[in-house]
Amino acid sequence: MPIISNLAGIRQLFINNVYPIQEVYDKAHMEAEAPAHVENSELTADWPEHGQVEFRNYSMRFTAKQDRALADVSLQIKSGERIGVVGRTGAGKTSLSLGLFRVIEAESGSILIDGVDIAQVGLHDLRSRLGIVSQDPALFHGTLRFNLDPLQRHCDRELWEAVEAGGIVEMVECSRGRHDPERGCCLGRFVECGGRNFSAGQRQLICLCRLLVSRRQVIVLDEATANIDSETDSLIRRVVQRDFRHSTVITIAHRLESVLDSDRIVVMDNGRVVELGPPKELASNHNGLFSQLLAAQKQREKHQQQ
Ligand SMILES: Nc1ncnc2c1ncn2[C@@H]1O[C@H](COP(=O)(O)OP(=O)(O)OP(=O)(O)O)[C@@H](O)[C@H]1O
Repeated sequence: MPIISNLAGIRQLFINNVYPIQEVYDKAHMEAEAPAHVENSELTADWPEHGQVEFRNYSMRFTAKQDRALADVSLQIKSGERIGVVGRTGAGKTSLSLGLFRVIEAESGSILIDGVDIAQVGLHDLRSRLGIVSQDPALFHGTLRFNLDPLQRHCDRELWEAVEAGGIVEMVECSRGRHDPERGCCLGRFVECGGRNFSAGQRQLICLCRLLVSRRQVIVLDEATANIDSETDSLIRRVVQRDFRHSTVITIAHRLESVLDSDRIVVMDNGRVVELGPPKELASNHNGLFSQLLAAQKQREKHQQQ
C-alpha cells in the first residue's frame, strides 16, 4: 500500500515535484505515515556521496488487489552512470522512481543507495538527498527565487548561475521584482499556484535549475510524455549532460532517442527487467524487446512523415 510521510515529508515531496500537491495531500489523508526522520540514523551529512543505486529482488504493488507493478527487480547502477529506462506503456518505468522515493513502499526486497537500505532512512532525509524532475512538475505560488531555493539557503549569485546554466534567462524576463539590468530579468518573477503561468517544459527546466542550485548525486528524470517541444527537450538533455556529469542520472524515457546516448539501458516489461546493457549492444540483438521498440518507433515516425 502507498505510504506517504507526515507534513514535512509531504512538503519535501512537493519540493522535489514527485507529486503535484493536491495528489500528495489526497494520498496523505488516505494512508499511514512513515517517519520523516529516523532517530540514531547513521546517515552521513554527505550521503549519498557516490550515488550507487541497487534494487535487490525488489517488488511492489499499488494496491492489494492489483498485480505487482514491479516484480523481483535486481539492478545495480554505478556511481555517475547514465541509465535510460524504457518499455511499453504500463511496463513499470515510473514505478521504479516511486519505489526509489518511497512514494510506494516495498512489498519485498530492498533498494540500497551507497549501501544504505532506504527503508531504514527517514522519508524527509531520503527525499531531500535525491533529485527528481517529474513529468508534469508543479511549482510553488510565489516568486521564481522561492521556487529555485525554497529553503532559502543560497545567495542570488548562485541562483543566477543556475538560471544561466539551465538556460532559462529569457524565460524569466519581466518588468517587476528585483530587476537585474545586465540580464534584463529578475528572480522576483511571479509564479502562479502550481506554475500555471509556465508551460510543462518550462516547469521542468525550473525544476532542473532547482537541482542545479542544491546539487544532488542521484537524479531521476521522468521525461514528459506530452506538451514539450523538441527544443526544450534537447535543452534539458544538454543541461543534464553538462552540469550533472558527476551525478548518477536515471532517465525514465517515453521517447527512445532521449536515452540512446546512455551508458546502459534498462528495458522493462510487465514489471520486470528483461534486458540490460549498452544501447548499441541491445540494438544489435534483433530478437530483443529493445530492437522491437526501436523498430516500432521508426515505423511510427515513417507514418507521421507521410
Ligand atoms: N497510481 C496508480 N494506481 C494503481 N496502479 C497504478 C498506478 N500507477 C501505475 N499503476 C499500474 O502499475 C503498473 C506500472 O505502471 P507504471 O506507471 O510504472 O508504468 P510506465 O512504464 O511508467 O507506463 P507509462 O509509460 O504509461 O508511464 C501498470 O500496470 C499501471 O497500471
